[in-house]
Amino acid sequence: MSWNKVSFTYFNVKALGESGRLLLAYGGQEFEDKRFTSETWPEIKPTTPFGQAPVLEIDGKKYAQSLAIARYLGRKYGLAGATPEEDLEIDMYNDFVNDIRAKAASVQYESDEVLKEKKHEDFSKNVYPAMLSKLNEIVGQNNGHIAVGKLTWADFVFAGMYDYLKMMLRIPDLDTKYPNLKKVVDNVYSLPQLKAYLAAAPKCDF
Ligand SMILES: N[C@@H](CCC(=O)N[C@@H](CS)C(=O)NCC(=O)O)C(=O)O
Repeated sequence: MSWNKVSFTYFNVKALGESGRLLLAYGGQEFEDKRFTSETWPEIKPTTPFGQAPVLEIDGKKYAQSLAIARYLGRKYGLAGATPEEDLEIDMYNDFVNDIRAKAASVQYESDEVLKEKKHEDFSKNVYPAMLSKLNEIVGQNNGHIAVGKLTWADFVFAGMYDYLKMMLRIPDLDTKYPNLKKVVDNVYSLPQLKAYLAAAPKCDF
């Protein structure tokens, strides 16, 4: 099915939104890249399905949930599994990546500053190393990809949120400490299909 009008709405950061933008660019889909600020968000919030962003709008219909959007665009653009079992593996590893993100986010968005630092110290010692080593090992077994040994939509999710994750984990040498992770990012960001989008997109730290 071809679309007439597509837009993608998110804050002007990569975080949970960049995978959708990258996947649309990869698919050669023209889209309006709508980026809002914290000042304009309160106006937009009530117009979204769950009061959250990102939102993908296709011919007037709005879709939320970054991972559902990535999975859908992945299927559309040939970046899903070849069998139900491959899809299961992609989902499994993508969910694991999301578990890491959720752990780090539970620290990042902790409003009690003392608790936040305590949690960060605890996770840095007892949680992050095991999870990141495991992910590094998984990517090593998958030729520089998150799952099934080839490029899938899960690579776009991870690559899109890498800088965000790095900021929340507070591991400045993440690239060298777990070198396979950076390979996923490089494999996605060097895709020729993304060149024009990346040249035009605003530069964001995370
Ligand atoms: N599970 C959702 C989470 C979306 C989410 O937490 N979005 C945040 C930005 S990263 C948001 O909309 N925050 C503003 C708000 O909740 O008012 C997804 O993956 O899309």
